[in-house]
Amino acid sequence: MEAVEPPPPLFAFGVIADIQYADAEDGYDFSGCRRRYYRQSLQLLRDAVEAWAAERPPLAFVLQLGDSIDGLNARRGEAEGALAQVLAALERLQVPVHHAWGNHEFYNFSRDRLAHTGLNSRPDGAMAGPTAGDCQAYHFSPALRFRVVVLDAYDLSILGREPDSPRYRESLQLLREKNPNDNLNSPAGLKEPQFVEFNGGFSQAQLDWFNEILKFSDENQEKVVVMGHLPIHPDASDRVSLAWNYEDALSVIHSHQSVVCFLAGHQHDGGYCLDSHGIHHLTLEGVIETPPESNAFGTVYVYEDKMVLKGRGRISERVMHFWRQ
Ligand SMILES: Nc1ccn([C@@H]2O[C@H](COP(=O)(O)OP(=O)(O)OC[C@H](O)CO)[C@@H](O)[C@H]2O)c(=O)n1
Repeated sequence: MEAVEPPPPLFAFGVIADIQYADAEDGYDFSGCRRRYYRQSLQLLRDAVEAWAAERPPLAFVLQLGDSIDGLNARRGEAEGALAQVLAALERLQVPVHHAWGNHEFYNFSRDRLAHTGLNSRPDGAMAGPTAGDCQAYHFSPALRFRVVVLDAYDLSILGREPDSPRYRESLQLLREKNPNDNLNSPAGLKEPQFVEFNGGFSQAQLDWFNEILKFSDENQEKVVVMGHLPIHPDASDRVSLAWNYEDALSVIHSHQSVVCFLAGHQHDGGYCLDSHGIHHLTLEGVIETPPESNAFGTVYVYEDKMVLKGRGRISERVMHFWRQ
């Protein structure tokens, strides 16, 4: 008997997080426990691109979940060069790459500068994000009845905002209310330990815009994948890595039917949960803390009723059924 081929996916896309490339010797995270392979991360990205290029059907796009280059580059005057290397590696694929902006983007560049680099993947015109403020959120539809929303998790933050701007002042006030430590990067003793300087959150304008997009998606029976640098569910992350007002983003998502999955980076050990509303929260393991003999990237195959993650290296295989609608 002839073997029956499984049906092909509707489309497939690549996922990768926290490359944090720098042309520097290995180091360690803040706790001194986890090794960071700064130089090798570029080779792991190149290996990911090579594997993605061989995929059949070809990938429709890639989601890069933020922290593409490490903050070390800023101190060494190497930010532009490091970014050029990362972007050149991704360009070999010749498919759109959608970038979230993370804390390490803001250690290296101002928002103004980022908007003029290849990390600005926001399309011009009608599909773009909130008009108020300077917010890197947008959405696009890769296939009929599917949508991807890119959220800006540093919209409220003191990173990337000019110190004389109202948004900076508002963010600093909130951060100081929640974090009385002298070192605002320290979560020591906090009831809400996500309120640290290296995180951020979502403005009300962005949440209102997000709500409108999801209303449209509900009305059009779309399935929505949301991505941002910071995780928004405590069961898919440690508590320090969450977005400041992650609960606000969760309540927007939970008031609609359309979201099936939230993809994030930032927490380099990765994480996953299926929440009480049937939404998959997937936090990807970071390339930067991945030994050279392994890797940390994935391909997501999208079907009518599920997404199947083919993880490589530290990222596990996972079948994510659509429980909603
Ligand atoms: N207790 C702490 C922890 C960190 N810092 C300082 O905060 C900055 C951010 O830390 P870093 O490890 O560079 O951030 P990553 O985005 O690479 O990793 C995020 C984690 O995975 C999320 O949990 C840095 O300047 C540290 O020095 C601190 O002062 N006190």
